[in-house]
Amino acid sequence: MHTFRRLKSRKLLTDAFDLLDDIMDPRLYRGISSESISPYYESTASTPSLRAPERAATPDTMADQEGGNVKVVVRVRKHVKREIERGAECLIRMDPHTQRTTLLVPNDTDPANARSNSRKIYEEKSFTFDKSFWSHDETSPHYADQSAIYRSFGEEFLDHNFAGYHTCIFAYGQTGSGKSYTMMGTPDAPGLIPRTCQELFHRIENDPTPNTTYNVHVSYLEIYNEHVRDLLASRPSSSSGGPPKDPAAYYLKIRESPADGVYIQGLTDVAVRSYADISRLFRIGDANRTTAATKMNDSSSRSHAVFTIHLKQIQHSLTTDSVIERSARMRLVDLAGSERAKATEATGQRLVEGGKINKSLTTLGRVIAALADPKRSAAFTSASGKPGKKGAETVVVPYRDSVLTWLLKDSLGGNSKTAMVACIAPSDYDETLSTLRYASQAKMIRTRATVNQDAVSAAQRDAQIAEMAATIAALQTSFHAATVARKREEASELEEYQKQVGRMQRMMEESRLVSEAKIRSLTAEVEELRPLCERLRGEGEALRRHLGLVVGELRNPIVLPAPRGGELPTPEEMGEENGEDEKDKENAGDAALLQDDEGYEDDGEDFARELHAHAEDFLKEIGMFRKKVGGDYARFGERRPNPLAEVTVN
Ligand SMILES: Nc1ncnc2c1ncn2[C@@H]1O[C@H](COP(=O)(O)OP(=O)(O)OP(=O)(O)O)[C@@H](O)[C@H]1O
Repeated sequence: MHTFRRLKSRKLLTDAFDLLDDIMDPRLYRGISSESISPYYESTASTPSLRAPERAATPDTMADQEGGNVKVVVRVRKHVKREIERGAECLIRMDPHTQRTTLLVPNDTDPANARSNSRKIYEEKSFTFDKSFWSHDETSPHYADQSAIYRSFGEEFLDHNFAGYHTCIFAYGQTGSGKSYTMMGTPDAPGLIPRTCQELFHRIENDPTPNTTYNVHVSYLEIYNEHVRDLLASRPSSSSGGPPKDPAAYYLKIRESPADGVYIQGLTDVAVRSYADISRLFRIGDANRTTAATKMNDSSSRSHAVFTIHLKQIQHSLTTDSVIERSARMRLVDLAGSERAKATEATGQRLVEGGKINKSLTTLGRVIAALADPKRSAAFTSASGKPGKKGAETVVVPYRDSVLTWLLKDSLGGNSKTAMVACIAPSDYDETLSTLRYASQAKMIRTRATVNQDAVSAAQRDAQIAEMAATIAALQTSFHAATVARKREEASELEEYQKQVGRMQRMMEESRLVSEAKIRSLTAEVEELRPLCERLRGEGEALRRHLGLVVGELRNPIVLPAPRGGELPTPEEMGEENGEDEKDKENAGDAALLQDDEGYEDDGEDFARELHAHAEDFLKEIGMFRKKVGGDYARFGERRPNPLAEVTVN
């Protein structure tokens, strides 16, 4: 009887608490700003670390949590300056009761949606989502501010993390539709990521159970032009202080292993102890993120940003001396916006970025389509509740076609509870229709979230610790052995090096000695040749002089008259003859002599030329010899004067 009363009163209490929860839920009050009811950091959830073990342990709740569709919410932002200036109309209607979002047919006044220039058919389209957030008009009673977004599903997802589930929230939408505003927000209106982190530490700090230890790690990366970049690592800069010439220097590799799934090799993973630690990392990461002004957005994200929080809870039970470890990973993704080059008027680098962004978003669309395929869904909801292998095989999911989908593989189709925030601009028919269709398809995806929990008894833990200690000892031993071996290796390398240096020195000394000997023998040879050279030079001079005389004599010969009757003529006779026929004879004799003289001259010049050629050859030989001796001097580095330098030959 006593037990029955106790159970009944516990049931009554639970009902009363549920009723109180409903009454206190600000979302049920229209016209009252949710912000005014509760500041964003005040959670309505009880400390999950207390209730999570109960949830995880209850079989029926487990069954409920294992399978689940991707949660899809849509948010429409208010008009921005550019839209107000062009007098854009709002094409979105949202029904807060049915969560229905309707896209209206634009009129022809807005040039961005002008129908007159297009043959497209514009129709009113309606979609129903898990939640439709009206953030267009602040004066509306249904206005959803940043706090309302967080409380609606951010808080619920944090509950899942404390329960040991991996989660992922990603914002999708065209450029300038409000993704970064929703995910990161501004200092005055923080978005989902800072609110989640603040609430995380709020819960940890207010956990009344002393036996739970929390371990929080965060990483922040961006996927830019299909490359992974660590946003928390200091980037190598060029010598001038600007961005490095080779940005590939800080691209990270994406890997996959059976134990860890998809992961980024070498990504900075920072342990954080408070919200202040995290907000410092936000500042570093946001400063490193690639953004640029485009025509559609003054600060457009040119990359997909992925902020990941790893939460580990280690609960130690004093009564059973056992340990429960629960690990959860929260992925908060701010995707780059889809964009049309015509609308953004992008050129150059912006155009390349836009192309890569669109390509990866198209792959994300194909992955979503494959995951949402009814054949695949049927396979996952087979009678056993387990994924049917046959069905899964028939649908190929192209995860590996882009870095984004490969990285989000687990979040999209695996062990994760996932939500998509579809952000829409209020006055862009085409882009909004495309986003709503995308979101509508994502609603059909089923993931297979499981609690990531390990229960370890004291004995098992002791065994694990002993095993780890043995591994560490073995590692230390092998490290020590490796160090000793390394040192030995280094010593033998040094010895070998010294040997080589000695060998080289010896060889240099030997070649120096050889050179000296060569120089000595060449000098002696030159000294020996010097008199010969002198003599030859003298002979050359004499020959030249002789030749000059011979040529001169031949040119101006001394002519003697021929003796008559064998006697020499008297001077008188010579004079008479000269006086009488002087002119004629002289002329005749001159002509004859000239004839002969010409013959002499030819012979003499030939002879002179021959002599000259000999002399030239001789000079050449001496010149070559001098060069050779000079070359040897240069080669052997001897600085003594070249003995042949002074031997000059004309
Ligand atoms: N709900 C909102 N309330 C008020 N202003 C908003 C809201 N959503 C977006 N904005 C404003 O709209 C502009 C564009 O938003 P945001 O930068 O978040 O777009 P985005 O989708 O991230 O764009 P991109 O893909 O180009 O990075 C910003 O000036 C932002 O402050």
